[in-house]
Amino acid sequence: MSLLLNGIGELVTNDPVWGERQGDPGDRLLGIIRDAAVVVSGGIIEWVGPAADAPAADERRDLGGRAVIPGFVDSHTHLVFAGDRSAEFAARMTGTPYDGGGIKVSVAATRAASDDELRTLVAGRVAEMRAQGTTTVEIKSGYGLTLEDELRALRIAREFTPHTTFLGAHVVPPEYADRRADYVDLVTGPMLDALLTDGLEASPAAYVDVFCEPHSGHAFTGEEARVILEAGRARGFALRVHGNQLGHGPGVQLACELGAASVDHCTYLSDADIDALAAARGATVATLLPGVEFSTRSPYPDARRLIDAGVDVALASDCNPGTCYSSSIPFAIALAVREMGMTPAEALHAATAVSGRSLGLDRRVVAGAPAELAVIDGPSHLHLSYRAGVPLVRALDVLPSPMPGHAPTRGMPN
Ligand SMILES: N=CN[C@@H](CCC(=O)O)C(=O)O
Ligand SMILES: [Zn+2]
Repeated sequence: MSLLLNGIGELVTNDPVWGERQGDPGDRLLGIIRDAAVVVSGGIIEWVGPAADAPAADERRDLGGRAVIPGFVDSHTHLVFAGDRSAEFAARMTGTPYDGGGIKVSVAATRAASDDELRTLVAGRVAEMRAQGTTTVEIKSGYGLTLEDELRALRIAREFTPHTTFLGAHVVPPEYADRRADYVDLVTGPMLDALLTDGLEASPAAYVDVFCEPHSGHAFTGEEARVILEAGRARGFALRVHGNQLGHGPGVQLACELGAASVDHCTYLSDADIDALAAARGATVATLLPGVEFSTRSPYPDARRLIDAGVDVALASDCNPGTCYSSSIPFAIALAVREMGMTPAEALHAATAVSGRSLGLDRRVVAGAPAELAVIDGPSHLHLSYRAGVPLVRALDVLPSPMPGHAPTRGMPN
């Protein structure tokens, strides 16, 4: 059964083939087709182009001039957690700085939750994301911090997405506070081994991540982070890094040196960090998480400077109970445009094409690609930041099976 999506006022394809025909730089970057149509069959895009050239299909759906975009790729989230830290947020708004110490509160609540409680919490968060246009999500562990609790978090995350990340090195848990080296040994030995019980292909984790932050007594130093990342890489895992969130530090350069798929936060960057990121273009993406700066009252990173230096810049939500309990990519886009010097086109590209690339995904709207699309209740992608805070965008249900927004216990398709 094929479906013709017609009446698309503006289609963002992220495809340079369409982009070459455009005069406007934003339209060129996004590969925009105006008055477009898409044919979808069995959850796969069959045809993309101007509506006037569209082939016949079994069914038609008229989108009434609305804009269609690739579904957002949220490449940095911590959705597997229980408990509430809203009081910590309130304290930050009146001046208490964030240092990662509150993570232990979420660890205690998460350890105490049952599998079903965690599963229900993740399902609700995934549904919330889909209702805001996110169709692909990465999910990290990191609120278990025992071998069993980390594995449990990853297995639950896997019910929703294949893009799972082991963050056993989130912070040193309280029971290891005065023997940090033992915890690093646990992460690099038994925990990584347990991820490989049935081999790399069957591992519940696709990536190994570390919170490298010498400014927090809770997270990991550059030396510790190197040991953890090298151990992950030696076992065949791709890497991601939390780096340079609370101050200047070694995280960004370590990530670039080790070929991590992404280094995330990048709030405090030196000239040398920017040089390293620019040299790592095509390998290491800098993922900016402006919801974190918003929720921690931190300075926003200068995305304009990064893009002008040639760095691959992605945007993600970092949905988590501590630094940003927002699952909204439109919110991240609006902040990036208003506060970080990105154009609306760059911000949308960063939250789709570049965040997708950091997960090994091709986020172009082309024939043969999965029909991972979102629709904006407005005529152009500009409305994402122009109408900030208005719930205008949602995932487009053109896939064959029910999606999490409609059946909260199901996972995202990729
Ligand atoms: N910075 C480290 N981890 C999370 C926050 C975790 C928390 O505070 O619960 C982040 O990405 O911001
Ligand atoms: Zn994070």
